[in-house]
Amino acid sequence: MAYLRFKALEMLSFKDYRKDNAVVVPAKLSELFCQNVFSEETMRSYLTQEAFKSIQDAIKRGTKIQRDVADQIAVAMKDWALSKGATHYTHWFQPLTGSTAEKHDSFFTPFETDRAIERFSGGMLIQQEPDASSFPNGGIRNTFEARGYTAWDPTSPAFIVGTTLCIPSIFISYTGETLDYKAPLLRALNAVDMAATDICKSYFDKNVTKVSPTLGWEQEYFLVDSALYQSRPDLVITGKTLLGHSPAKGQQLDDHYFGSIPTRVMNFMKELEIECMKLGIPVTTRHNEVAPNQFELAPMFEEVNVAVDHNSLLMDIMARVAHKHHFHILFHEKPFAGVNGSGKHNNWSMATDTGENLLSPGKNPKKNLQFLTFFVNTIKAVHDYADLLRASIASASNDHRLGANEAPPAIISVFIGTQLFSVLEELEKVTDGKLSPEEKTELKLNVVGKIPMILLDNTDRNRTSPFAFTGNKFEIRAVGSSANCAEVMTVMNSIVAKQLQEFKIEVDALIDKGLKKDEAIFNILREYIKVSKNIMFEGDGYSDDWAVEAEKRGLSNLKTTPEALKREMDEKFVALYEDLGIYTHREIEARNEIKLEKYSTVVSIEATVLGDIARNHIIPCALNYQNRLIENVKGLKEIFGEKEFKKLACEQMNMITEISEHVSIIKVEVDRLLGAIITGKAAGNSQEMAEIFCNDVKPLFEKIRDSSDALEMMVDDELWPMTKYRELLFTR
Ligand SMILES: NC(=O)CC[C@H](N)C(=O)O
Repeated sequence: MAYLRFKALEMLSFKDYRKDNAVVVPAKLSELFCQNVFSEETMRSYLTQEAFKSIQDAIKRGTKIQRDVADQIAVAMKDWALSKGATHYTHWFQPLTGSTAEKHDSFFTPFETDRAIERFSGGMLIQQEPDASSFPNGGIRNTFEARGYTAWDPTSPAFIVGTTLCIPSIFISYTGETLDYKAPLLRALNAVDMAATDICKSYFDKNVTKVSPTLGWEQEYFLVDSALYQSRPDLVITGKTLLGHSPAKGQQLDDHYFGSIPTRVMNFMKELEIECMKLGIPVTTRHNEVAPNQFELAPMFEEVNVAVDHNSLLMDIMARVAHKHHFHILFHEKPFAGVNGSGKHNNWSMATDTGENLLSPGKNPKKNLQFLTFFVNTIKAVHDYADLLRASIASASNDHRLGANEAPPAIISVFIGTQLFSVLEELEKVTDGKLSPEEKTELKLNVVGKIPMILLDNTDRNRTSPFAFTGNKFEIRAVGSSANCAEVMTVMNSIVAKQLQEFKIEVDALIDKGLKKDEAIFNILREYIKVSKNIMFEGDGYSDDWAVEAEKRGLSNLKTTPEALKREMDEKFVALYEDLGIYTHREIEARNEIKLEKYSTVVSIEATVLGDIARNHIIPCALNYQNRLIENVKGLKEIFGEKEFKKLACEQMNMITEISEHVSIIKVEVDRLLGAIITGKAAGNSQEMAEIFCNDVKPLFEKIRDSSDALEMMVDDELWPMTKYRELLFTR
């Protein structure tokens, strides 16, 4: 094993990947944009006017595409794909495994005995029936009724990867239950569109006919040299290091953050950006992140559904391009202890089809009131459904990240900056019922009217907040780097949709009672601010004081995934989903079950790998070194005799004892660990199982690691089998 470590290090110094993999970027990246996408422009040239209109209506208004038109679209798509060298097509979907799925079918169709053509019809475009019995389904399907089907989602454009035409799709069981991330997301987006459009139209701008939530994600990741990666079984199997002493230098000097990008990484980034451009992923930002060998990439914001697809596609492409540059990409939220983890901050807002951002204040009082309406309703939604939001970002890997190193804690709070907070405090004082003309003027000029100025000067940032307002959008910072954005976006858009529906009903009721529209809105917003105030927090989310204060305020602190997932089945949350038609009761249960099972499985795999490494690599290596020390002590005794050797060999003998102690701790704790895994697996249900893995299995990791890391500091470097943190983190 130590051999593998040194071989990997040697390979590194011999190869000059920096030069070998140099990437030439075309003068204008923009010319590559959407080259491999069945984009609006491509559709215009390939489709008849009728088909073009039909697909545009489906994208913009959700109308159905008739079967004969679908046939025309399929032929056009195929012709375009063939012109780009494609030979196969696939429905590209996002099952609950967390990665994307594809099953390629050839356009090639034989007929008669010796002839063949390329064929693709409307039926094949609209629906595919992969034998998908092995995807997670939470008990929805039995193997004997395992059929599931994928259905084309025309709101996300088709694209070509390699020689395959990929058709973004949703994935549903034969009995109609959703089995993927996208189908519920589309429902949530539709719900928020209806609710927000209704409010815009009725109170602010009758020209609005559609509201589209928008998402701009920021993808953080680590790059590790492929050879070094292969030398660490924990990285290969679990995506994270389970052992490893901190290097003398980590991120203390903050010298990596925004520093000049290493050449080899730059080559990777350039090639990645070229691929992104061709696939229509509008990436614009790249930089070194805080931890050594950690980086980030971010695109322009897009409509949520497309942004979600683009993120999933990107993660796939990143892994492939990294491979070409002899890197392995790590999306795990906490691959290395002691330095920053990786998040995928989701910047969320809502945009109207008249071109306005609803979370951006405008030039006149009406626009500012519109901003306040959506702003306060969002805060109220987060307040009422904080636990659901927490559950949506819960995973075994994100548990390692939350609560330290610039990642938010598990307590959900909202950060809006001190100045906006004081505006809300002013609004809390608005008179109950009708407002006097003076109060209206005061509100217009000095309270609401002040908002644009405040935001111009809004420099507040809080890296410890899970949900932060950043001037014209909310940044959901709690999302982990390996997550599919769809899950948190489904929750976010569902809770806001529900909140906006309630708001409309309450405002209309006051209008019916004789209040003017603005008065009614101010009255309801005042009440919302009062009830949601306890979730607003401007201070340090890491401080112990905040945990105490949050408890006093009645906020949840669901520290672990099993705790968070337990809350997900709360009646209130189930009702929300059922009312909005996002999930049925059975679907919610199934998804909860899948997540709990995944949690236990991940921890169980980590535990087993840790046990293996400890027994097969660490203990033998420690004993090997201990034997050397014993030989040394014996030699000293032989040369110097009984009396003198004790003084000379004193430290070696202490080390021999210390090694034995650590070896013994490792052995005992690994045995306990293996026992705890067996107990966990025998649990009666998924919730119980996840709790055992969380409370009884996971705590043992630390003890084993502590002893192993201590041994790493004692044992001769030449014998140590595991590639060290300093090698993994500082090799570029
Ligand atoms: N500077 C940053 O924004 C760091 C964020 C941090 N990596 C996270 O886990 O979210």
